Amino acid sequence: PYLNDRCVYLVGMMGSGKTTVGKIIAEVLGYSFFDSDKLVEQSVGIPSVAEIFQVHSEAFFRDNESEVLRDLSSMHRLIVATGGGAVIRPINWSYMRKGLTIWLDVPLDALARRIAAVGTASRPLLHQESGDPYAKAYAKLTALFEQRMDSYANADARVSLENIALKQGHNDVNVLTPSAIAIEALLKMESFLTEKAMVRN
Ligand SMILES: Nc1ncnc2c1ncn2[C@@H]1O[C@H](COP(=O)(O)OP(=O)(O)O)[C@@H](O)[C@H]1O
Ligand SMILES: O=C(O)C1=C[C@@H](OP(=O)(O)O)[C@@H](O)[C@H](O)C1
Ligand SMILES: [Mg+2]
Repeated sequence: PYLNDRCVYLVGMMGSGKTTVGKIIAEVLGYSFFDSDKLVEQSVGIPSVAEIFQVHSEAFFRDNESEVLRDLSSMHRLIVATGGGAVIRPINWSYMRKGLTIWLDVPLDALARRIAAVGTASRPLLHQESGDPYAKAYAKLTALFEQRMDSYANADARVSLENIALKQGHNDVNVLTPSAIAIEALLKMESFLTEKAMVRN
């Protein structure tokens, strides 16, 4: 009830599970799910983010991403999976701050492993013509995370896969299912909202 129909924005690096985990959270809460990448594709009329980068530019994609987030911010009861780079523009925070922001914090080696498994074709910032996909993805993700980590830390709550694994007695984050991560995200949302309510009362 503390959520009070506000939107929830999932932020985090590429491959952190925003889209996968976001759909589960939406189902549990009875909220609608939107993926900002998909909405940008629809609004631009180009079927993939990779093609939008190619035909236009990253800046064009970012402008459209901001417009999508602005439009979503006037709505209610949505779970929004943002693109990994949405956090770098302060204007996007002014939209996302109308709701609750959750950072899915996943170790870089796990991200590189997931991305190497599905391929980099749909993620233009990681796409490489040659070389070992894991090593290339890991190097690029490390550089991007350096630039972005302070921005991710602006989120209201952080869901750390390392912490969930520790709590469950595992030493490998790769065993954590999207459902287990969604449950932890819901618990973190609840703690953030109830603590805020206690401060107010
Ligand atoms: N907990 C998980 N364990 C293993 N693979 C996962 C997990 N969560 C997501 N994935 C996989 O990782 C890839 C990236 O997930 P996705 O939800 O698209 O991330 P994002 O939207 O943050 O880029 C997908 O192939 C997805 O199936
Ligand atoms: O990190 C980024 O800058 C990006 C992440 C992608 O979304 P996912 O985080 O869903 O992969 C997509 O928005 C675009 O390729 C740029
Ligand atoms: Mg996604």
